[in-house]
Amino acid sequence: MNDNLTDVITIGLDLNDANFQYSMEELNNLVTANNMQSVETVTQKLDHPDPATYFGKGKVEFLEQLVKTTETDVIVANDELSPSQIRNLEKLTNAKIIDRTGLILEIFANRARSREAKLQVQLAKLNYQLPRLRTSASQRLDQQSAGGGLANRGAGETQIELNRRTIQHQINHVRHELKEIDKSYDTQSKKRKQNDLKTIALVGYTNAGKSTIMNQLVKRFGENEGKEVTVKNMLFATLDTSVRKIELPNHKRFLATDTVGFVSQLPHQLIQAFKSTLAEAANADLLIQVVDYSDPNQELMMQTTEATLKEIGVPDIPMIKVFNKADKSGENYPVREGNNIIMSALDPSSINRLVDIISENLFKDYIKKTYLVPFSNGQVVSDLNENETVYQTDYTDQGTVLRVELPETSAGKYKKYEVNE
Ligand SMILES: Nc1nc2c(ncn2[C@@H]2O[C@H](COP(=O)(O)OP(=O)(O)OP(=O)(O)O)[C@@H](O)[C@H]2O)c(=O)[nH]1
Ligand SMILES: [Mg+2]
Repeated sequence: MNDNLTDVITIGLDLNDANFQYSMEELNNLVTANNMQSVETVTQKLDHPDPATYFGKGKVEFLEQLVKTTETDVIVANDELSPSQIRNLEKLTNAKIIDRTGLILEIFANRARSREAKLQVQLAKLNYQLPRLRTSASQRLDQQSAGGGLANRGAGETQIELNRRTIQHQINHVRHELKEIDKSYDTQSKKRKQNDLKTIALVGYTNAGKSTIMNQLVKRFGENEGKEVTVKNMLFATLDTSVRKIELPNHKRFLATDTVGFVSQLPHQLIQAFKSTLAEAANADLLIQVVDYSDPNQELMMQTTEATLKEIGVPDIPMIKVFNKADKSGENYPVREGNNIIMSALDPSSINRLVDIISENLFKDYIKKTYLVPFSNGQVVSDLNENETVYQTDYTDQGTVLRVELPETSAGKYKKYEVNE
């Protein structure tokens, strides 16, 4: 066992859910992602969680013994527990209890790098703490009364209210800061819209390969080198949305957005806090759902992804499904099935096929036009070059002739330069 990792006991309730085994496996992965290792796993079959202690009485006693014999002082539960369940379990087992929500919040907090991601995680944590305040406050109360008897109780209660007010104040403060960041985000988004550039968003389960695909696109077709995003074999490698400009060999351009990965039971506090980051996906013209095709639980991962997209409020946007990591699953690749593809992000021909599918779907409404722009209107030529797909430019006595492909909606802007061929 690795000495740098904190030993924990993982526990879970099997409420007759077909996906129980998988969710326990995933809990172990989350534990590893948080620099901990599970030394024992304890599960129990029940119809519903015990409202006071989550597990039944006998199992709690067993846990207490296990904590002693394994000398482990942290227990990680597979569900979100109520504040009193946490308090009772802590008392009965003498171990610190972390529930699934708390665990995911910790991972996010450790991973957050940008100011925005940090604030978003902070907001989620504060919202998680607010209803749980009584736990820590009552602990303090216990300590106080141990020394001072009942005399301090009144002061203790005021303390809880003070804590609550402080947290509420912090929440407002963080919200305000996020709003400021959001404003500049909004302007960026609007600017992009004005440019008529189409946008794709890579979405899907954590560790599916979204950032890897993004990097392949950037490496081969990106406008700026060295703008690669982080790729790591760990859960939640990406916590910030990054947008990159892609130009295909046929001169068509679009923006690609890499987003935060999902996981089952993603805490709603996090979804709320990350809404604006994830909103980039909501503005996309095309979603690319990346699925780990080598994972036996891919169906469940797709369901979770689609449910989470709904929760964020992403409307019904056309979607391409990328069944990635086919190299690991021993399938043939690349194989196109309608608008979906079985492929490997590590394989250049797969990326080419993917780009074909993206291109076909993204530029459906494009039309071809020829414009003659007098030399005195240099700005129009730069606008066209900047924002549209110019595939041929000729210089004549009358001015610059540009053969352009562009969406019908933007063709109106250039109508007066249009010439028939
Ligand atoms: N064998 C194989 N590995 C892949 C493929 N695509 C990605 N990977 C690996 O899978 C791991 C996760 O890849 P990422 O691109 O970081 O995954 P992600 O979807 O961005 O994950 P999050 O940012 O956590 O949501 C990395 O170790 C990649 O090298 C693939 O097609 N085949
Ligand atoms: Mg990523």
